[in-house]
Amino acid sequence: MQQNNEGFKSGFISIIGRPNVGKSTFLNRVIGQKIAIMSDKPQTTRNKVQGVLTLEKSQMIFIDTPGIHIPKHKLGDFMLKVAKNTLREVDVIIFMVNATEPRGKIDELIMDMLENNETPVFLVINKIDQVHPDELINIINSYKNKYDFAEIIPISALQGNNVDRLLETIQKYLPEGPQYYPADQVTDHPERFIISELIREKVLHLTREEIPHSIAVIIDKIKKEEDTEKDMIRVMATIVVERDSQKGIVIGKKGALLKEVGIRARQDIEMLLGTKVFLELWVKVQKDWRNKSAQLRDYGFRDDEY
Ligand SMILES: Nc1nc2c(ncn2[C@@H]2O[C@H](COP(=O)(O)OP(=O)(O)OP(=O)(O)O)[C@@H](O)[C@H]2O)c(=O)[nH]1
Repeated sequence: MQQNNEGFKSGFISIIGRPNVGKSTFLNRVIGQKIAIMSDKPQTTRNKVQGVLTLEKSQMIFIDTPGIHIPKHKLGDFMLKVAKNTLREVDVIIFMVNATEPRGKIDELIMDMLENNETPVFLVINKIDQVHPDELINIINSYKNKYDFAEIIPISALQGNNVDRLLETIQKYLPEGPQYYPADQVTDHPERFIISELIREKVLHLTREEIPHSIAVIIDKIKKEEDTEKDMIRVMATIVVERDSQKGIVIGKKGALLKEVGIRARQDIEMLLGTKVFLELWVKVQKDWRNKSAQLRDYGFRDDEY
């Protein structure tokens, strides 16, 4: 850890934006490791994920807020609360929008939420690879009229255009401060959470539109196998769905889908842990779990931490 802070800058950056604008894609590009989960489906990011980028003269700690949306049930309220609380404790807020979609209700909600916030807010227009450059000025104006942004930066998180400029600009806004994390540490999230998200991602990808984002994955146990010759880690996890019919879909014909989830998740977990992994998956039906706060906590959604 760096002791002398002179000239070194560090701080926290929160990424906020409606579902699917590309927050996870951006984080993955910047941190260069699969820590936030990407999916074509909205709302795959539900917990606070930190990615740490250490450069020569700065350290940026990114906080990926859950997709903001108009609350329909308890999980929605929870996500909004997490997002709001996150915004209080950061040095820069990135408000990410999608260049291919017009300004919408949720964008209004976010900009209203940011009103009276002292933290500098950057408008980051993502997916510019999908629009003609001439359209950009109209997109910018449609947001600029509503909020006084500290910076406006168009990027393509997928292709990398202008991402360096965004990082340089963020660096300018950070206060002088210590290097909070060792340079090689990219996340302080427990491996459990990353593992559960890797499994969840595979279920969402393989079931396509049939399974809602409301599934949860609980890691029951992670233990080192002592009696095998090589290092091997046993991971036991339960996929929680809301209905019997969903259980059938997740398991698939003769267990084929669950088997494929297991194969793909195991490969990623082996990469993450750097050892052989034996993965056991179960599927459990827990009716209406989204509306039960106590159960939300059991599944790792904790609002008392923020
Ligand atoms: N063409 C293009 N597609 C992008 C870009 N950035 C992200 N995407 C795609 O947009 C989709 C959603 O990206 P994510 O990174 O999962 O979005 P997110 O904002 O993290 O979504 P939530 O987790 O739901 O909040 C994925 O299919 C990405 O590949 C971009 O710059 N250009």
